[in-house]
Order: sequence, then C-alpha cells, then structure tokens
Amino acid sequence: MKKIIAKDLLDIKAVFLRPNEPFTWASGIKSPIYCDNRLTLSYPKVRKDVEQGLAQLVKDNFPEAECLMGTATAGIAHAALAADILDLPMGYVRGGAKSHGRNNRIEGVVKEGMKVVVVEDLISTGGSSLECVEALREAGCEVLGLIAIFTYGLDKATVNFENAHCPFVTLSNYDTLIEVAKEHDYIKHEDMEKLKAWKVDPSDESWMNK
Ligand SMILES: O=P(O)(O)OC[C@H]1O[C@H](OP(=O)(O)OP(=O)(O)O)[C@H](O)[C@@H]1O
Ligand SMILES: O=C(O)c1cc(=O)[nH]c(=O)[nH]1
Repeated sequence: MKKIIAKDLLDIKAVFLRPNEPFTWASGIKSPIYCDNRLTLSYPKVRKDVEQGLAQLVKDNFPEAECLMGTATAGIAHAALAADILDLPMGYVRGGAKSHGRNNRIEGVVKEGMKVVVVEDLISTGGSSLECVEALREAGCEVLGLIAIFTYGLDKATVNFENAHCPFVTLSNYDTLIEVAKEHDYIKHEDMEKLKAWKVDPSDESWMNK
C-alpha cells in the first residue's frame, strides 16, 4: 500500500520539487519538496485508493472508532469520503473558532466520551494535527489516534505525537516516496542530492547552499 500511494502521488504530479526556490511550510520550515495531496481529489482512481486505504487504516488500527474528524482544510474531504465507506459519522475541526454564528471550532455532532479518529492529509511537524487533537479532547472526545495520507517521518513529528500520547498511522511516507521515485526515474540526480542534505535536518537551512 505504501508504494502504491507513493506511485499514485508521483503519477498525478502531486509532488513538487523546487530546490532553488524553496517552499515555506505551515511550520515555517523552508523545503525543497512540497506534496500537494489535495490534488488526489481530482483523480477518481487515486482518490479511491486513498479513501479505501484510509478506511482500512481505521478498521485495522482503530476498530472502535465512532466518528471521523477531518482537519481543516485539507483533511475534511478525506474524512468525509472515508467515513462514507465505513458508514460512520464525521465532522471537522477548524483552525480556530468562528467569530460569528455559533462560534464553533468543531463542526458536526460532538458527544462526551465519543471515540474519535482524526483524519489529516499530511504530517510534517504534526503541529496542525495535534492542535485539532487537543481541541477534540477539550470538547470531551476520546481521541483514539490520527490517520493521514503521508508523513515526512521527521523526528520532530514523532516526538510531538509521543508527547501528546496520540498514535498515528499513514498510508505512505517520505522514504517510500524517494524509493519509488528512484525506481521510476522521477527525480533528477542533482535534486536527489539536495533532498538528502535537507532531510538530515530540515530546520537547518544550510542544504540550500549545497
Ligand atoms: O504537520 P505540520 O507541520 O502542521 O504541517 C502539515 C499541515 O500543513 C498543511 O496544511 P495547511 O496549513 O497548508 O492548510 P490547509 O489544510 O488548509 O491546506 C497540511 O494540510 C497539514 O495540515
Ligand atoms: O508542512 C506543510 O505545510 C506542507 C508540506 C507539504 O509537503 N505539503 C503540504 O500540503 N503542506
């Protein structure tokens, strides 16, 4: 499954490499790579692989789940589609509470003690995911864990999830993506060298001068 999803992302050109004009991530990290999983929504075959994969992750890892909660914005559609396969309720968590209407941060029905799985599209540092986990816990939910399409496998994310006592599982990851990209000649040799230097410590910007 990890290789199928990695190949899907490469085939639909959801993986962007821009070593000479780095992307700025949500965390502020400058990166030569950006994975736009939102594009999976535009490709029905890939979308099916992703949603069936996410539903299977819930069945295998969190079989007691009573509700899926997407992270705004990129996790929402995946939570809805996977919840439909599993015939479970769903909702989503905003980045912050609304300042009008019902002032909600969490949308959908939330009940005290409800067993929830959070659905995210991608994990870099895990900061955005864990803010949603925290909001759901504050609202009285029992967060069983989090699922996502992709993780970069950064140490920072591992530590953040451990500290938050929140297990997480993903459909694919950076190491698999690089392996599949090599097998299918998706990445030029010089870009691979920059990626290697960057991955040693993504928060150290010296890779840009290599
Ligand atoms: O693990 P992190 O370091 O928090 O980074 C990953 C987050 O960044 C992206 O969201 P973005 O802020 O781009 O917003 P979006 O979901 O609205 O596209 C992505 O969808 C994750 O939620
Ligand atoms: O960390 C991020 O903001 C981020 C990285 C990435 O590869 N893709 C994405 O959508 N967000």
